[in-house]
Amino acid sequence: MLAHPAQPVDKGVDRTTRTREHEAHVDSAAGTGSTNTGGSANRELDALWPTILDSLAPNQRVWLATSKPVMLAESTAVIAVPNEFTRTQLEGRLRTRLEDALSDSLNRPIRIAVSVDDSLATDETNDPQLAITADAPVEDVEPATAFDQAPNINTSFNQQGALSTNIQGSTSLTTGIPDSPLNPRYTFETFVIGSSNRFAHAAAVAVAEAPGKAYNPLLVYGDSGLGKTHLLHAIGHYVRSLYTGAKIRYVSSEAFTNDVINAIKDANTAALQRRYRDVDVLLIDDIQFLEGKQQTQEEFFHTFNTLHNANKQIVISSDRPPKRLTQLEDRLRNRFEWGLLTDVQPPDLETRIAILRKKAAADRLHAPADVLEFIASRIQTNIRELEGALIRVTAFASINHQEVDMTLAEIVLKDLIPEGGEPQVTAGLIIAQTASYHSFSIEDLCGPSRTRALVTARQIAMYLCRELTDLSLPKIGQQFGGRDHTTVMNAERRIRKDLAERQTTYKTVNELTMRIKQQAKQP
Ligand SMILES: Nc1ncnc2c1ncn2[C@@H]1O[C@H](COP(=O)(O)OP(=O)(O)OP(=O)(O)O)[C@@H](O)[C@H]1O
Repeated sequence: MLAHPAQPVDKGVDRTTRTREHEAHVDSAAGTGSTNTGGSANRELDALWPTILDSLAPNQRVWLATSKPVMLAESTAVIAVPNEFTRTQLEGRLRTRLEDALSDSLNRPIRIAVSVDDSLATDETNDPQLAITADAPVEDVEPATAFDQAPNINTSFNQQGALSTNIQGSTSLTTGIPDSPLNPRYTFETFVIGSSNRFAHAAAVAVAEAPGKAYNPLLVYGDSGLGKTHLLHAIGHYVRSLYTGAKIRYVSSEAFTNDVINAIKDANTAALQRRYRDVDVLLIDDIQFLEGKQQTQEEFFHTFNTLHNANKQIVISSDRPPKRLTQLEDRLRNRFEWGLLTDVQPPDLETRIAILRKKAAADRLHAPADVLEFIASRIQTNIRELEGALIRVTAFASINHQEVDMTLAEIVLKDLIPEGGEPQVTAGLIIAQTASYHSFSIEDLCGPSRTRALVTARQIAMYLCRELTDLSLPKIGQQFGGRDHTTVMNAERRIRKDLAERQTTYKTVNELTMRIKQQAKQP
């Protein structure tokens, strides 16, 4: 059983203590960022930096002319820039480009955190707008999103849960806690609103605009692939853009469980508690995974109470409403109902078409309207599958050097959606079929070897698990010898890219999909 401090009677005393802890944490994070440039990871980032700059368009590069890579901490690259204005550009317009370039070079998902370092300023950097107009055409810069344009209010949360002017100084990290990455694709901008999710979306926006005040907790529930994770990340991004310095932690319930187990193993519950209780917004995904896990529930109960008492925002997602989380303690289920419950439903046809349109535009996938409508009419319940079908259709056209048209779409979808409905596909089946297709053993496929052929086969199996099952990233990682969820994310990204570029990858993925679905239909 974990030891927990008694809930404070005098909240004022507790808040004072927490404020000091909070400041110490911020100081040490900033200190590390500005002084620790040693270590192999940091040297790797230094060495990589010129190549990253080269991969950008000239008028994007200009924003980074006086920037400096500071450190690489796990999946976060910290970049120092000379002024607030440049920081806004990096965190808005350039973020995706930069993160993609870093992720590609390091072969794992990387996000950036931007700090301001006055000592980097030169006369020119005082007016970066001049620099940008003097260079390549502005179209090369990604269009600004609404969030790029959101006012940088330059406020942060104090420990009383109220907003206050940010007094952390110009060298503090401003994008939250480094090891809590948010998917840059999951923003409110990219979220399509329809009758199936309108209320959930509105509640999410309200919570992000007034964290800890509007609804606390906010609980979003609904079936797999309907946008719950997307909404949680979007809240995180939006809070981050509105409140500089806000500490946002996104965690899947599985990762939270693992952290609790490790804290018990290492007898280090203080670090665990700091990690989850010293935040302004906690976004916890797929809470149903806490069912039946007593110690994790106990820890979460206290985390919840601490955050709620301090007016910190809690956002929860679940595949069911709390009443149906029967293996969860009553006291937790009750608390989940304190705030606002909202569901997401399968999208109607119009929304599905709009999602495909947006996806096609974002990923520059060319598909005519009738094809988008056809895909949307065939895949009705899971948005992840809907996106997967669009990727398959456009990838098939790309590797065969064909235009995307109805004939082509029909062929691809016929393979993807077998007659007689969707069979139930398991990770075990995918792993077995992928291993046998490549003449590997299951042990090899899930084992530690990193030979090129094995890595590719493993990544394909992970991609198929993502596409054909409802398993979350950490769950998929577990199926492959306990690998981290970021490895699965990386595999998904890599195969998705290869599908459109490599004929062999497309053929393998297609052939395996058919075999797996056929096998799944066997009685
Ligand atoms: N309304 C929407 N607009 C645009 N994209 C959406 C929308 N809803 C879902 N998506 C996309 O569908 C995919 C699946 O969504 P997401 O992972 O958020 O689902 P989920 O409900 O969390 O699923 P699970 O319970 O399996 O974790 C993501 O790529 C997401 O961006």
